[in-house]
Parts: sequence; C-alpha cells; structure tokens
Amino acid sequence: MSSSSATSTTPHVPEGFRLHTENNVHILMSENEAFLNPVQEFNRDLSVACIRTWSEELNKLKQERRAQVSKKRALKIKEGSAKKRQRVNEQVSVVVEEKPLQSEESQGGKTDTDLQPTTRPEETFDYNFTILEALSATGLRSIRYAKEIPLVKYVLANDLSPTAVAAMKRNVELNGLGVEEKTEEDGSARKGKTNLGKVRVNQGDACALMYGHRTERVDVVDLDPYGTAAPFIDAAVQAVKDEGLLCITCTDLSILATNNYPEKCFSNYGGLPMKAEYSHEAALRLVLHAASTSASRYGRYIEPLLSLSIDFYVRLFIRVNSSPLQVKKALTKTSSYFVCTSCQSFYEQPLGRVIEKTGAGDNVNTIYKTQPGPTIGSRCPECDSSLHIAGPMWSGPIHDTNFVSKVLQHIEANKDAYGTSARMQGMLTVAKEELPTPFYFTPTKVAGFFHCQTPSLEETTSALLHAGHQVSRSHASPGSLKTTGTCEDLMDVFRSWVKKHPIKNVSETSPALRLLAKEPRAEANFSKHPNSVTSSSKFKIVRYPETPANWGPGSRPVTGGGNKRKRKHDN
Ligand SMILES: C[S@@+](CC[C@H](N)C(=O)[O-])C[C@H]1O[C@@H](n2cnc3c(N)ncnc32)[C@H](O)[C@@H]1O
Ligand SMILES: [Zn+2]
Repeated sequence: MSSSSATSTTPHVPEGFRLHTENNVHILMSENEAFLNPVQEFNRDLSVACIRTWSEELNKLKQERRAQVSKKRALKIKEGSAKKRQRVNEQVSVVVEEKPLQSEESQGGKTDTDLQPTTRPEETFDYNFTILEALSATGLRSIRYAKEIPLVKYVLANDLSPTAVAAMKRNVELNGLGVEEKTEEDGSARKGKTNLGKVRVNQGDACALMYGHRTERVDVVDLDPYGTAAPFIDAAVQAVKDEGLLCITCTDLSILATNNYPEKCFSNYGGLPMKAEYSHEAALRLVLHAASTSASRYGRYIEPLLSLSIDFYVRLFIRVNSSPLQVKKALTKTSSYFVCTSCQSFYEQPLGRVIEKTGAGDNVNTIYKTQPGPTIGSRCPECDSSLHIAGPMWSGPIHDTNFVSKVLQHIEANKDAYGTSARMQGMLTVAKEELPTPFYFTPTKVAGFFHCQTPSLEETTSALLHAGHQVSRSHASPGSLKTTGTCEDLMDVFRSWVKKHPIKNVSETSPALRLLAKEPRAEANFSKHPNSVTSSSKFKIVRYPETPANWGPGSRPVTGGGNKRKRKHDN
C-alpha cells in the first residue's frame, strides 16, 4: 500500500459528481470543471517516486553537513576552552607560582564536554521541504505529494481557473488535508480554510506566483501544463532553491518531435526539432536546452536527473544550482546536429569548447572558445543525400545514473505503493543503463534504408560490441539501441550484413544503392557477444508496455478562467 496515511473509507459522493480514486487519494469530478487525465497516473507515480528519492538524498546530505558543522563547532569550543584554561593557568602561575592548578572537578564540575553546545542528535534533524505545483487543476498531484512523500512541509497548489481552484479546495478537504484557521477578530475556528495545511491552495497566474518566489524560493517546482511548459520555464528556474528540483511535463510532441512546426519549436525552446526515428530523444534535449539557457541568465545551471519520453509527452526531473563556472560550461553541453534526409545519419556540431592553459605557479587559465565548423560537408557521407539542421539542443547526459538507481531501489522496496510500479521499474531499468551519447536507432528502420532483411537486436548489438563500441538500449523506443560508434560504424555493420544477406529488386534511384556504394571498412562479426544481453533484458519486466487505454493528453474542460478550448499545438 501507499506509504502515506491513506483515507481508506470511500467518501460520500454528492449528486452531480463522480469519484476518481488514485492511490488512496479521492477526487470529486463534475462535468467540465477541472482537468484530470487518468492516463497520467504513471506521470504522477513517477513524480512521487522521484521527488521522494531526491528529498531523502537531500535530507541525508543536509544531515551530514549539519553533523560536520556541529563537529567543527565543538572542536573550536574545545580548543577555545583549552586555550582559555591555559591562559588562566599562566596568569595564576605568574601571580602565585607555588599554588597548584585547580582540577576540572573543582571548577564547578565543568568538563570540556559540558562546554560544548547542546545540539540535538543529528538523526532527529529532518529537512522538510516545500513544493510549488504551478498548474494543479483538481489538485490530485499536490494531494498525492502531500500524502505520500514523508518529508513534505507543504505543497503550494495553484491554478488560474476559479472552477479548478474551487474543485481543488473541495478535494483537499475531502482528503483530510484542510485545516482549521482561527479568525483574527474573534479567535473562533472556521473549518474549510486550506491556506495553512499541507496543501495550500492559490488562485493566480503560474508565472506571477513563481516570480513572487524569486527571493523566497521553494525546493521543488512542478510544471504540468496543457501542451508546452515553455512559457513557465523562465519563472520556474528562478523560483527553485539551490539543490532544488524542477519537474517539467510537455505534451506538445507535434512541435518537439516532428519537423512540422520548426518555427514554433524555435520560439518555444530556442532550437529546431528533427525528422528522424530518434526525434523523441531530441525532444528531451530541446526541453533541457530551454531550461539550461533560462537558468544561465540567472547564474544558475541544470543537472538532468531523469529525462523520459513517455507515450504522448516528455517528463523531466532536473536539479538546479548556482555556479558562475558551471554556467560558462553550458556552452560545451550544447550542439546542433545535421541529420540526413534519407538514412537519418546524424553529425554533431558542438557550439563551444574549453581550453585550459597552465600558467605561472600552476595557475590554470580557462578560456571558452567557439568550435570550428562545419563538422560535415553539405551531403551525407553515407548516402550522399541532403542534410537538415536541428538544434541547438542539450548534448550532455540526460539522466544521472546514480539518481536513477536510487529511484529504482525505492520502487523495488515499495512496489505496492504505486499502481504503475511494474512499468516504472521497466522504464527506469533501461534509463539507468542508457549510454549518455545522443540518439538511438532500431535495426528495423536501418534495415529499411538498406532494403535488407533485419538483423536481430542480438546480432546488431554483437556486431557493434565486437567492433569495440559500447551498446545500450534506449527507454524512448521499443527495440532501439544506442551506441558509442559513429553512424558510419553502424552503416558498416549493415553493409557487412547485406554481403551475407544479399538484397534483391532495388530501384536504381534508391538511397539503398548509394549506401551500398561504400565498402565496409571491416567485416562485421555477428556471432553472439558475451555482453550482448544487457541486464535490462535479463529481467522479465515491462520495458515497453502497450499503449494504455484512453491514450492521449486529454482535452481541456470548456468552462473556467484558465480553461480554454484545445489549441492546434496543444498535443
Ligand atoms: C494539464 S492541467 C494540470 C493537471 C495536473 N497537474 C494533474 O496532474 O492532474 C493544466 C492546468 O493549468 C491551468 N492553467 C493554464 N494556464 C495557467 C496559468 N497561466 N496559470 C495557472 N494555471 C494555468 C489550467 O486551468 C489547468 O487546470
Ligand atoms: Zn544519409
């Protein structure tokens, strides 16, 4: 069961409402009042697990730091009292040289240990943290955070729509999180006020609220809007504390992961999307780019902890910190890509580089330079087709393996706490092993470019491993592989494959012939490599589950201030 104190009894459902229950949180729904997408349970489960893991790690860190500070302070006091005693002794010995020094006991029974500050034992200190959910709708997510994450101090749940806010207040009460507030005038208790409890409801514009928290920052900001989160990112990166967590959902994959609206993608994320089977990873990198450039403006930088492409949306968990040095390095984690219009080979064009020069006295002078380019000619070296530009986008790692392992451990130990734990385990196991290098491919797709029979995942993996490259899966697509090899290395594997499995009936104009016009630099070895089975494929886990029922971002309710009809770009 959920780790929270759950409301176990089914509440009374007033006429005109229906009850939605997710993980012991009850939500009253009425027609067109506030938005709720049941398919997003996976998103909410994942968010509870990630925020909880992040908070427990931060708590440990704060406890360690506190213990160190107390230790140092105690040592200083000890040193101070020893010196003081020495000074007193010296004075005494000068005045009455023959008089022996007093023992500690005779100084009123005080010892060094007694002079230390009376600090609480470190294990009793817990860092209770705050969450700001900028776009809360029914409040389901905020209520789950408040009930299921032990270290939450309170959640600030906000929505622009008055009807959503009314629903939220009702749901907070329904789940036993409303508190009584004493009125200032007569001190009488009024039931139903929600601004002091564990979920504090606010009606207002998300950006206005977040900009209001620029000085008094919160620990976690969660953005789960309709469509794009882009208009909220600038305010969000400023509202979150150092070491804080920024959680972002974007459902506008028609913009982020296709080439249909490049102008819209550029205006929202500052980079261009790509048309390729790996465009969903590009979508993640474009959102990270938007977060990184926004953060940089305020002397802050991002560390992606987990970046997932799921069903019809992307969900990212990003740590935010301040450091002028790391801000400068953002340039070196940003690239554009040239993508072949036929065979989807990609060529990275990094934007910046760091040069470190050691000067006099071993002083290291760091200089930032632009990268030379172009890194590629105007045609694809593999098939001679034209190339399109994508990005700039984030080119650094998209997950923190250590963090993903911790989330996995938490889910494994709390399987019953989540409705979607099997799927979470599957996806995170793949994400944990994912190579940090950009993009993935599927043997099926590449075989399609060659018009050849498809080698199995094991054959493709083995050939790449035998050639000295690393291989992993990608969480973003079933049957996909990532490799440290170049696109030429991959194409050579397929050129070798075609020699063993010749193709027939290919038209003279087919790009397949152009791909085969190049000889492979070495003959690929398709025999089973001992490392070809990654641990994620050893487990019987749901790595790539079926598309859930009622799949999709859902549609907005038609009434209420912030709830307008769905726009063209919303999904
Ligand atoms: C997709 S729903 C949120 C779903 C919710 N996070 C969940 O997990 O169930 C988006 C919400 O954003 C609200 N909204 C839209 N624009 C807003 C703005 N500028 N400020 C605050 N809320 C806004 C809408 O009223 C809607 O309730
Ligand atoms: Zn090509």
